Amino acid sequence: MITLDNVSKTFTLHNQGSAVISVLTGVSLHVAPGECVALTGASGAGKSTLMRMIYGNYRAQSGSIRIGETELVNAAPRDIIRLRRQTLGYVSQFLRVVPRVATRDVVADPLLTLGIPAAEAQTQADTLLTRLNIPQTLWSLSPTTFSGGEQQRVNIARGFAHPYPALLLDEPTASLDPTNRAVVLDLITAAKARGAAIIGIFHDQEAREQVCDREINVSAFTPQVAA
Ligand SMILES: Nc1ncnc2c1ncn2[C@@H]1O[C@H](COP(=O)(O)OP(=O)(O)OP(=O)(O)O)[C@@H](O)[C@H]1O
Repeated sequence: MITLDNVSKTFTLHNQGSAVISVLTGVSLHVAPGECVALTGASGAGKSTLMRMIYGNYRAQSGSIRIGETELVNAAPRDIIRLRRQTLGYVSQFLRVVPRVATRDVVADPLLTLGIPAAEAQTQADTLLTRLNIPQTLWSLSPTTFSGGEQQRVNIARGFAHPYPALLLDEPTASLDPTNRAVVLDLITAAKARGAAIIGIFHDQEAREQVCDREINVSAFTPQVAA
């Protein structure tokens, strides 16, 4: 479902004399439907950079990134938008939302964009918000003032509202108490059971061991180590 072949990434630092730094080289990996793979490696190894390339936020210098039928390297913006709507979900560590939009609508939004009827989208949003223990009194409020853990749970509800065939998870349990952490691990397990291919960064080692089938150490693709 997710296949990378010989992917490399450099950054050009325009504010520092156009210095070019090579961050990743020769990244090849495959994640099958129903599989959850953890990206590991030291701080600065390139885990977030790799996730951002797979989501299409950063463009790879070379190689191939395939998500289902879509080739992401050099894809047109509209193809990346379509991929994100239908196929590739992303739960980032921090919630970024348009101010003043109600929590319930933040969660239902990806479903509405897909053309799912409003009532059905709201029901699904309510189910996830309930499951993730967001008090009903907060549903009509914007999540911008919520606590870190509440924001993270809203983000998770949004990311799991649609059954994406592929999912990227950046520290999905980072700010959570044990009860909500267990809910998130159950959601990940259920997503795997329905066939989602998942790549995640989990500093929470127990969580990683519980839901991930294998680990890929990104340090193997950092140029200094690979050379
Ligand atoms: N936008 C950018 N411009 C320039 N350099 C960048 C950019 N993003 C990341 N880097 C560099 O790429 C390298 C990898 O960073 P990245 O954030 O991917 O590491 P990481 O493995 O996710 O680290 P951590 O575990 O600390 O979050 C670092 O040396 C970082 O400075």
